[in-house]
Amino acid sequence: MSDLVTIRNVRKDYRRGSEVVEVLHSIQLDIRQGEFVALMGPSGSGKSTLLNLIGGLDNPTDGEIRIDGERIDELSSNQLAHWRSENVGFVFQFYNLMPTLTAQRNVELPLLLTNLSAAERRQRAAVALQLVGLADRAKHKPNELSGGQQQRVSIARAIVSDPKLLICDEPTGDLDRQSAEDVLNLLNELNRQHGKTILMVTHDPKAAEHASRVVHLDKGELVDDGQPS
Ligand SMILES: Nc1ncnc2c1ncn2[C@@H]1O[C@H](COP(=O)(O)OP(=O)(O)OP(=O)(O)O)[C@@H](O)[C@H]1O
Repeated sequence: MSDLVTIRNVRKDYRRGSEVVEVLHSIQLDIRQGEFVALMGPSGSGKSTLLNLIGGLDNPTDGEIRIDGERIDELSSNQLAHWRSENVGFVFQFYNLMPTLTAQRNVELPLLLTNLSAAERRQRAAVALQLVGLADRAKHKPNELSGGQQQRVSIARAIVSDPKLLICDEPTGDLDRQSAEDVLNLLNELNRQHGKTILMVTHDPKAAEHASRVVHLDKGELVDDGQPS
């Protein structure tokens, strides 16, 4: 399998007032198509910062980020927004669903940026909800769903555009053990049966066991890279 993500000499600085803080130092990382990578490390080590760079939510201060051959660090913020909508699905710890919309409408949201007709949008969202096992909850609003179900809706929303890369920031951080296992098994299924490449930040060693590879960050540097223990 070929590399989907190639990161070379990536540095990220943040500015706090007059102070510049270097949060990521010369990161080198390759992720192959079809991998499920867990990114671990202490609080403040730079995990979310790295995830946001790979997902095109932010630009590095220096270095190269290539996704499927495309240099995303060279894109403007408008180009990056367009690139994200076609290439990356995001799953966050607190689901980020629109509270006034049904599960079905939440899943359709990313498709509003495409040229698909309303009927096609409905159809694709229905397929995505089916895939996460929530076809029977399509008309429910987020507050009528459990945390685990809300996270599965957010996963359906993340995959509805058929992105190459799924980026998950602590996807089980707000869930009980059983709901977390359900969500992780779903991610495994998307990885193994639907070929999605997954990058997941987690603090939970049990969650990391579901990945095929675990990468550790410490103080802005990659310190370990291997199989889950
Ligand atoms: N927008 C920002 N402006 C300034 N500093 C920031 C910004 N975002 C993050 N930082 C700093 O960068 C460092 C790394 O933050 P980051 O959120 O990437 O860490 P993390 O490993 O994901 O932590 P956690 O596990 O607690 O979520 C921290 O010291 C944080 O305070």
